[in-house]
Amino acid sequence: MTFETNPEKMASVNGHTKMEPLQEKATQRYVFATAAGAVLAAALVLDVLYLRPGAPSTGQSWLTVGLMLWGVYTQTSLRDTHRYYSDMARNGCRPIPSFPHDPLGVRFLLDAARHIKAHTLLARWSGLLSSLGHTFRHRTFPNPGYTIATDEPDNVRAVLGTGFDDWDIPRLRIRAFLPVLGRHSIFTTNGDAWRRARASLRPAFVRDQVADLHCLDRHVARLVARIPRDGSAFDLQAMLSMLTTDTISDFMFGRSTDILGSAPEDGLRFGRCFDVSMQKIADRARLGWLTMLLRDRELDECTAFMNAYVEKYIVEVRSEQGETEGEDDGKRYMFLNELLRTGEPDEVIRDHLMSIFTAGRDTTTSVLTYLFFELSRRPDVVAAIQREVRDLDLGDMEQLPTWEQLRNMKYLNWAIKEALRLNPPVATNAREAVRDTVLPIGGGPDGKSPVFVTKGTIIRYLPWAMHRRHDIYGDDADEFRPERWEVLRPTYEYVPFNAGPRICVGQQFALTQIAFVTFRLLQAFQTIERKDDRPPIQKFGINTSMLYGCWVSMTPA
Ligand code: HEM
Repeated sequence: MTFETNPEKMASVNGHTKMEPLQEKATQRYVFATAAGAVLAAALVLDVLYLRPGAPSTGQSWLTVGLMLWGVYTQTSLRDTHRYYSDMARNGCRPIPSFPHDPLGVRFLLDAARHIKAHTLLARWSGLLSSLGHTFRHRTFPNPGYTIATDEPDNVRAVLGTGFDDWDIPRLRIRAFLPVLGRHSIFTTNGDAWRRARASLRPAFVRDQVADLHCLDRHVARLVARIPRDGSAFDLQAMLSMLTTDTISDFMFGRSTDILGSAPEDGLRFGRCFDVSMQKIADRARLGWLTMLLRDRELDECTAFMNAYVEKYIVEVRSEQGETEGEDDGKRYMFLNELLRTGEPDEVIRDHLMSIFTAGRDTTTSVLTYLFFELSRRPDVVAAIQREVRDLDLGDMEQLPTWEQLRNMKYLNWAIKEALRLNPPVATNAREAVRDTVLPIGGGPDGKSPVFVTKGTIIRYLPWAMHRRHDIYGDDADEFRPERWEVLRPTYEYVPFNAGPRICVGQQFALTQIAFVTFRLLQAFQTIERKDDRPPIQKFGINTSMLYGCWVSMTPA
C-alpha cells in the first residue's frame, strides 16, 4: 500500500475538509499542554533563580522531578495523538469508531474474558462490528498500542493482498507459537525467513500424491468400522480428530499414529500432547505479554515429547533414503521424503513437520465436524449428496472415486463451501503494521473513508463475522444453504483459507480429504441423526471446534 505524499492532493484534501473535531481537540490539547509546560518551566526557573535563590529544598526538588515526568508523559502522548490526527488528515483519512470509555483497554479485556468464559466471543465481536462499525479500534490491556478490528472485505484485501508488504504476522502471536512450532516454522517467520519456509514446503504439496486416496481410504475404513451400527449415540468430533491425526501423520511420515487402529501408546500420547499444546498456545496468544513471563511445565514436557517423536521419524526416513539412494523409488509418497530433499538441517525439518501438523489437523477436523453437525439436522442435504454418490455408480466400497469425480460432485462441494463459510476454522486472524499505512475503508461517520494506521498497530480481521454479514450474503446469511453457491463467486468476502501470498498451502489436500471422508461416510451410512439437546456452541481456540462435541447416531446403508 502506498502512502499519500502528493502535496496537491493533500492540500485539496485539507482545503476541502474542515479539521475533524477529534483532530481539532487533539491539536488544542497539544498546544495548550505545550504552552502550560513552558509557563510552568519558566515559573520554576524564575523561582529558583530570583524568588528563592540558593539550594532548592527537598520538596522543591521532588516537585521539579514530578512536574518534569508529568510534562514528558503528557507532552509525548498528546504529541503522538496530535501527529496521528495530522497524518490522518494529510492522507485523506478519517477517524474510526473506538470501543467506548476504555483508554487503557481494561474494559475490552474484561469483556473478552467474560465472553471467552461463556463461549460467546465470536458472536460478541461480530455484534461489536455491527453496532460500532465494520471497522473499529480498541486497546487490549496490557498490550501496547491499538488493535483495529474489521470485517470489511476491502480491508482484508488490502492486508492480505494489495498491501501485503505492510503487514507481518504479529510478534505476540510468534512468541506464543514459538515453544511448539520452533523458530523456522512458516507460522513464526516473516519476510525472507517465511519465503524460505514456504519455498521448502510448496513442492511437497503440488505432487499428485497429495490426493493419495488409497492412503486416506485405509484410515476412513477404520473410522467406518469404529462407528456403532446399532444406532447408539457417539461423538463424531472425537472420532474425526483421531482420523485426521492418523491421516496427517501418515501423509507426513509414511507411518500413521494409528489411533483409530491398533493405537500404539506413543501415537496416543502424541495426540494428547498435541491437544494440550494447541490449547495452551491459544491461551498464550490471547492473553498476550503476561503469559510470556510464566513458565509452563506441562507445555515444556509436551513439546519435548512431540519433538522427540518427530525427530525419531526424521532419523529413520533419512537413513532409509540413504539406503535406497539411486534407486527409482516406487515407494509411496511421503511428505518427509520431499522435505529431506531440500537439504535443510533436522531442526528446520522438525519445525516444518510440526507446523504442517498444526495447520492441517484441527482445521480439517473442524470443517468435517461442522459439516456433519449440519447434515445431522438436514436429511435433505444428506439425500442430495447421496444422489450424487449413487450417480457415480461405483458399486460398493471397494471402488474408489477419482480426484476428478470428487471435484465434480457439485452439491457435495457446495455443502463443503457452506460449512467453511459458517465455520471458518481460523475464525479470526491478525497482522501487525510494519510501517505507517492506510486501510481503504472504515473511517468517517459513514465508515466509507480510508483509515490511517500507525506502525505497530494490530489488525484483527474476522472471517467468521464477514462470512455472516447480511449485506453480503443476504438475510439468510446465518442459515446453512448449500444452494447459494450456485451463483456466489466471492473474492475477499470469503477467505476460509486466507488469500494473497500467504494463502493456505494445504487447501487442496484439505478439500480432497473432506470431500472423500464425506463421500465414504454417506456411502456407508443411510442416515445421520443428531443426539444432543444442548445448544450447538462453537468453541474458539486456535481453531473453532464444537464445545460439546458432535453427538449423533448413524444407520448403516
Ligand atoms: C479446512 C482446512 C484448512 C483451513 C480452513 C486452513 C486455513 C488456513 C488459513 C486461514 C491460513 C492462513 C494463516 C495465516 O496466515 O495467519 C492457512 C495457512 C496455512 N495452511 Fe491451512 N488450512 C487448512 C488445512 C491445511 C492443511 C491440511 C495443511 C497441510 C497439510 C495446511 C497448511 C497450511 C500452511 C503450511 C499454511 C501457512 C501458509 C503461509 O503462511 O505461507 N492447511 N491455512
